[in-house]
Order: sequence, then structure tokens, then C-alpha cells
Amino acid sequence: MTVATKAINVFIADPLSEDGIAPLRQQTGLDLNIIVDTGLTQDELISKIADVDVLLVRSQTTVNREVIQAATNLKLIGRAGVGVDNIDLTAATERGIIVVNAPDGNTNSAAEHTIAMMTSLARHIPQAFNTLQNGKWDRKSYVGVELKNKTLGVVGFGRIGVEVAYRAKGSRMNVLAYDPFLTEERAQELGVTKATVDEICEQADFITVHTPLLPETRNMINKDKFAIMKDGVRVINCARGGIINEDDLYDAIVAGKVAGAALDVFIEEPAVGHKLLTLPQVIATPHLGASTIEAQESVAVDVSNDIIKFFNTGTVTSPVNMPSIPKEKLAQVEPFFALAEQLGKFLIQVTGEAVKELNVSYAGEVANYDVRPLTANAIKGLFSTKQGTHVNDVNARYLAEQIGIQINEHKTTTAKGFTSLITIEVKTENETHTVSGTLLNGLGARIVKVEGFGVDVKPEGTILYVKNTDKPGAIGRLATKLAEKEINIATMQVGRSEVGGQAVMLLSVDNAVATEDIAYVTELENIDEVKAINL
Ligand SMILES: NC(=O)c1ccc[n+]([C@@H]2O[C@H](COP(=O)([O-])OP(=O)(O)OC[C@H]3O[C@@H](n4cnc5c(N)ncnc54)[C@H](O)[C@@H]3O)[C@@H](O)[C@H]2O)c1
Ligand SMILES: O=C(O)[C@H](O)COP(=O)(O)O
Repeated sequence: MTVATKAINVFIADPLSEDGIAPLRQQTGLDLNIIVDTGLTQDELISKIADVDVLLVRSQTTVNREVIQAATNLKLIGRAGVGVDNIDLTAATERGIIVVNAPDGNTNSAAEHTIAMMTSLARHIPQAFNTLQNGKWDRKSYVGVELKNKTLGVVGFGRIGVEVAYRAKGSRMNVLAYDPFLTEERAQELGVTKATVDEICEQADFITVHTPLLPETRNMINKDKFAIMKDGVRVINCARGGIINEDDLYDAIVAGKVAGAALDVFIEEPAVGHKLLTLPQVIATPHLGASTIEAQESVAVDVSNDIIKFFNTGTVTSPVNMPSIPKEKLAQVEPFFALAEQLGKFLIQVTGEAVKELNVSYAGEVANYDVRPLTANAIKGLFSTKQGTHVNDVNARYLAEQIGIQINEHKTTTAKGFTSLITIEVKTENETHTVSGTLLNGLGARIVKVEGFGVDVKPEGTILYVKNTDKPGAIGRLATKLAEKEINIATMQVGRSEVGGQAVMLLSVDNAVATEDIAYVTELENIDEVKAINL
């Protein structure tokens, strides 16, 4: 995908573990120029990133559309952590900028922090210490509750949610879990009870949220949910500010419904002076869930390795805005990349009108593989005539859909005599065109069908696509005319529907020509259309 030819500028905008970025500093195969410049305002960041190839952040730096637009060289955004709600993924995807994160590196730390917060909440540890520091030995005010035999509701049962549940079970809590992807079997396997959010609200003594911040999870815990909770419930948010509505939480605490809240995250951070922090029932930390030596080293190592991998191979381990395909699976489809792109490139030059629909069919062996990167390559081919559009695996589908191209993938195991066959069909308002290609053992890529007619053409160089009526003399007249213009035919393939019917010729020629340069051949008898396809 990306081949580095000059120094790669890596801009680290948030504090990262020095040990964690050691893979970047120590690697020798790439010419990396590492710039560490943290704590910048948005304007300062914007003024410094025009030449940046890689932007590395944690949660402090907001990578919004403006930042992305200013970073005209940007190829990759690395998030040393999980949440990517501080990154405008749409803006990055539009530009074909890959976003990677480190999904596993801080799971343990975040889970441990959640348990620490829950225990501190149950036993008023921060408040009690505070009084002690202020010279009071107050034992009466800080009578807590046990965790044992209490019910913990976990909303969002992904990596951290599951780890929290394990630990809560160690404290002998009953765990209710909600996640759209949680199956009954998995719940049983993990020793938790699958529940709805409402069931959690109604039954839990402690509720902890571990979802990403998404439109569907924003304000997920709101006044309606507080209303159905048990009196004296305690809530914990070590995921993202906004999943629990902050105003509704404040009101529920003041009303005595909620006995306490432990918060590591806030809608606006830093949250200094936040009204929730004025309540004695609230304990809080300044977004410390992932702040351990181990987690910071681990997440930074993971993104560093993905940066190196990207510039070496064009693939990454933890993409956020493109399909994540394991290396072995990618290797199965990699041989077809160029073919899929060439077929797309071929068809867009045959097609005279705006494409409305793209159907990509995979037949035979290739149909057993994860073909999403192949469809992306076919789309890349379709965009090849659109000057100035940078299309890659990240933005191909997005760009196509943006301009109203409907994309369909079909798979069938029968490939009619070929081991694998890829067929691309494009539909416009008035036309439908198809081309099929395959990889021939030892011979490389071939176009084997055009508009349903069998042919055998290498998808390379200049190919003349000629539609003619199958009448004697048509081919001869065409060959003579091209010879007069010193256009040498290397190979010629003719496909026809029936004798005397519509035919399609594919002529590989030695000269690079444009359709306008050879428009004269359409004046010949029985030659209906000609297009110069440059692959
Ligand atoms: N406080 C911190 O420092 C800290 C550290 C690490 C992670 N986090 C945050 O914790 C969150 C979870 O991280 P993770 O590593 O477990 O991520 P994850 O992707 O492994 O798990 C998230 C889970 O949320 C579920 N989910 C999505 N939409 C949902 C919905 N509408 N209702 C219920 N569940 C839903 C997903 O199915 C998934 O299982 C992220 O927001 C992350 O940013 C915070
Ligand atoms: O989403 C995450 O990984 C956490 O919120 C950690 O954020 P941080 O990298 O800013 O500590």
C-alpha cells in the first residue's frame, strides 16, 4: 500500500511510555523522524502537522476534522489505548488515513482500576483518608457496605467488562451482564447472568459501564434508568464520560436515589470544578484507568509495532477504520489484488456513464476467502480515472458509497472451468458491462470474459475494446486502419454472441493511445464503438 521513500515523520502529541516507543526508536529498516511535542493547543497542533506522516495520541489530543485537514501528508493515526472517540474517524476514512489502536494493552489496568474504584466507593476510602489528612479520626461517618453477595451489573461486556466480572466474582458478587453480542452460552461459560439494561438497573447494587462512547451509548444511563434502579445503588464509570448522563446522575445523588458514584471519566476533561465533584458521595480520578507502567508500555509497544508493520507491509494488526484481517487470511487473497484492481480499471474505461452499482462476484477457490480487500481493490480500479482521488483499502468503499455507488459482493463455489474467477459488473443508468479475470497457473492474470464473451487477454498495457457487428471484413478493415496509423496489434481476441451478431474484440496494442486518438475507426463499416483501455 505505502512505500516510504523519504523520512517518515512520526508526531507524538500525548505523553507515551519511552519503553513503549522503543520499537520505533530502535528499528533500523525505516527512516523514522520521531517528534515528541505534547500538551499542545489545537491551533498549535494544527500549525505543526502539515508534514506529519503518523500522528500518535492518547485521549488528551482531539484529532478532529480540522486537524486531519491540516495534516496533508498524514497516513496513519495511532491511538495508544482503546477509545477512539477523540478521533474523527469519518474525516480520517475519507482521506484514506488508517486509524489503529491498542485494544488489549490496557484491559487489565482498566479492570483493576474499576475494581479499585468500586471497593473505594463501597468503603469511602478517599473520603475517609481526606478527613484523616484534615486531622479528624472519624470512624462513624464512613461505615461502608460489603461487596460479597451484592449484585454487580456490567453494561458492555467486552474485554474490560469481562475482566471486571472475573474479579467481582472473586469478591463473591453475583454478576449480571449486558452486551448486544453476549450469548447465553458465553454468559454461562463466564459464570454471569445475561440480562437487559433494565434488568440490571432494577436488580443491581453496583452498576459499572464498559461500552465505547457511541451515539447509542451516549446517555444510556439516564434519569429513566435511575428511576428504576434500587434505592442506594452505586454506579461506576471508568469507560467514557457521557455514557452515564452527568446531570441526571447529579440529580439522582442529590435526591438520595444513588448512594455513590465512582468516576474516572467525564464528558469534558480535565473535569476540574465539575459539579459532580462537589458531592460527598462522589469519588473520582483524573482518567487514570490505563495509567499504569505496564499498560502504558504495552499500548505504546502495540501501536509502535503497527506503525512499523504498516510502512513495511501496508497492513496493520489493529485497524479501527478498515476490516481487520489476520495475516494468514490476507495472504490468501493478496495474489488477486492486482487482478481485482485491473478489472475495475478496465471496466471504468469501458463505461461511459456514472456507475450506480458495482457487483463483484467471486467464484471457485477465491470464494472461500475473506474477499473484502479484493472488493476494495476493484473499487480502487474504478476510481483510477478520477484524478487526485487517493483511494486505498481504508476509504475505497466509503468513497464509492459517498458518490452513490451501491456495492454488492456475491460468492459461488463453481467457477466454470477456472480455479478462481472474479467477475466485475458495473451498472449505470443505461448500460451494464462485465469483465471476468483469473490467475492462470504460472502465467499470471488474464481477462477471460468481456461482456459475457470468452477471451484470453493479459490485463496490461493498452487494450482496444471494440464493439462490432460480426460481418466479413470488419476485422481486416480495422487492422488495416490501425496499421496506417502505425498502431501495432500484439494480440487479438474476438468474442461474439452468434454468427453475424454483436461481437466484442479486444486488441492488445504496442502503442499507448487514447480513445480520442483512434475515434476514426468507428467510421469503418460494422465497427460500432471503440475504447482505448490503458491498464
Ligand atoms: N478509563 C480508562 O482509562 C479506560 C481504559 C481503557 C478503556 N476505557 C474505555 O472502556 C471502554 C471499553 O473498553 P474495552 O477494551 O472493554 O472495549 P471492547 O471493545 O472490548 O468492549 C466494548 C463492549 O461494548 C459493547 N457495546 C457496544 N455497544 C453497546 C451497547 N449499546 N450496549 C452495551 N454494550 C455495547 C461491545 O459489544 C463490546 O463488547 C472503551 O470506551 C474504552 O475507551 C477506558
Ligand atoms: O480508551 C482508553 O484506552 C483509555 O481511556 C485510556 O486513555 P489514555 O490513553 O488517555 O489514558
